[in-house]
This record gives sequence, C-alpha cells and structure tokens, in this order.
Amino acid sequence: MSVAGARRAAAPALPLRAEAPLVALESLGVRFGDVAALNGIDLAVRRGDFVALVGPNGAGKTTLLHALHGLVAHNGTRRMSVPAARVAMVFQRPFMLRLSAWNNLSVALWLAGLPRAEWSARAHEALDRAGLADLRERPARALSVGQQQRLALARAWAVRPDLLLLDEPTASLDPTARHEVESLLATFAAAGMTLVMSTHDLGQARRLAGRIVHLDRGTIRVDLPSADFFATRTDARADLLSRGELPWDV
Ligand SMILES: Nc1ncnc2c1ncn2[C@@H]1O[C@H](COP(=O)(O)OP(=O)(O)OP(=O)(O)O)[C@@H](O)[C@H]1O
Repeated sequence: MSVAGARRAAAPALPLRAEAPLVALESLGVRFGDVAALNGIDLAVRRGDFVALVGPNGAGKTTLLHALHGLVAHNGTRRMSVPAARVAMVFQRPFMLRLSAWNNLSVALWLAGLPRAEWSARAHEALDRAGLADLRERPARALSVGQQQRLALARAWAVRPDLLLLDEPTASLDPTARHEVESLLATFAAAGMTLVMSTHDLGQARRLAGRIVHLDRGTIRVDLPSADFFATRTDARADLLSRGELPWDV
C-alpha cells in the first residue's frame, strides 16, 4: 500500500477534515525588493497532510516553506490553529553542530524545551528509527551526507513537531541515501506527522505525498490530491514536462 493509502486506512477521515487547518495562508504575498516571490497564496495545511511543493527554479517553493514557518515578512494572513506550535525544518544540506550524533539530538531536545527526563528515551528512539543507533557517539560532521540527513530527520522527529518542513531534502544525496531518507519520511507520514516538502523530483512527490501543490512564478497553479494530479493530464503536468521538471516515466 502507498504511504497515502496507509494513512487513509489508519486515520479517521471525517474528524480530520472538520478540524481547523494546522496552518492557513490567505492572500499571502512576499516581496524581496522588486521581486514578488509569492503572490495571492491561499493554502491550508491540515494535520496529517503530506504536501509536495513542486515547480521550477525560482517559483517560490523555499519562500513558501519560510512563510509557512513564519520566518518571512509578508502581507496577507498566516494563521496557526495550535498556540505555540512546534515547527521544524530540514534543509537540502544537513546542518550539524560540531558534536556527537547523540549530542546533536540532545541540544535539539533542550532547545525545544522538553523535560530532561525525556531526552534519553526520545534520542534512543529517534536514532533507532533512523538506523543510526550504532553511530550515536560519532562526530555528526564525520558521518556521510546521507547519514547526516537521516540524523537531521531524527533530530526533527525527536521533538515531535506539529509541522515538519523539508526543503529538497534529498537533492544532495545519491540514490541509496535518497531511498533511505524517503523510507524514513514514509514512516513519519505513517505515524501521522504533518509534512510539507519542496522537491524537483516528481517521482518522489508521487511516492510520498498525498497532495501536490504546483507553484509557478510565485502563485499556486494547481493544488490537487496526488492521485488526481498524476491521473489527469493537467496543464501543470504538461508545463513541468516541457521544462524538464517531470521525467516521462512518472
Ligand atoms: N533573500 C532574497 N532576496 C532577494 N530575492 C530573493 C530572496 N529569496 C528568494 N528570492 C527570489 O524570490 C523568488 C523565489 O525564490 P525561491 O528560492 O523561493 O524559489 P524556489 O522555487 O525555492 O527555487 P529553487 O527551486 O531554485 O530552490 C526568486 O525569484 C528568488 O530569486
């Protein structure tokens, strides 16, 4: 069963749909000087969603992730339904402190304000989940890039964010490491985490996400359940194909 399918089977659909969105952007715009990076964005992310943001270079994907996080000045509205919601972000290139893998996790748990009594159990569980238990004492920066990215995901998982934002999380990885990261993300999704991920890999979007948002020049052109996006020959798909964003076999 696909990740989206597993999630549908596990989750009671109606109560989730009835809830207020975890985060909602309404008529949101972001400018950098003369550049309108985002314009008229209406986007509601609900608990348990796995949204893939797709679109060409410069479309506004990273800016939209930052807007969801509340990190950029904007016009329009950004609403979060959970007060003091935890939002975590994972980048294309993992950023590790010059500490052991274990201590990188401990620092994240400390910064998240979690009780010290919980740190050990959370760190063990997160490292196990990421397949890094044997590497816990290694300097994080001495790990391979793929291992560091799994550590970044373990670090995010350990604090149980309400929302996990991922900016092209596999763009720097070889196929094996990419597969490992995708498997880990699938376990996060199956556990009910809410994820929004930018990617240039439409195959990856199809494998992981339940919903595809296609951005172009700062506006949302398509926002569809993944099955509908890939089942229908939308203008967006044709456009992505022509720009080389979408391989022919997806
Ligand atoms: N800090 C900034 N200052 C000025 N312009 C910016 C800044 N950040 C982004 N932009 C511009 O905003 C637009 C959207 O950029 P953004 O990085 O969000 O696109 P993207 O879809 O993530 O692109 P890519 O796929 O290349 O990562 C681009 O025109 C970019 O040049």
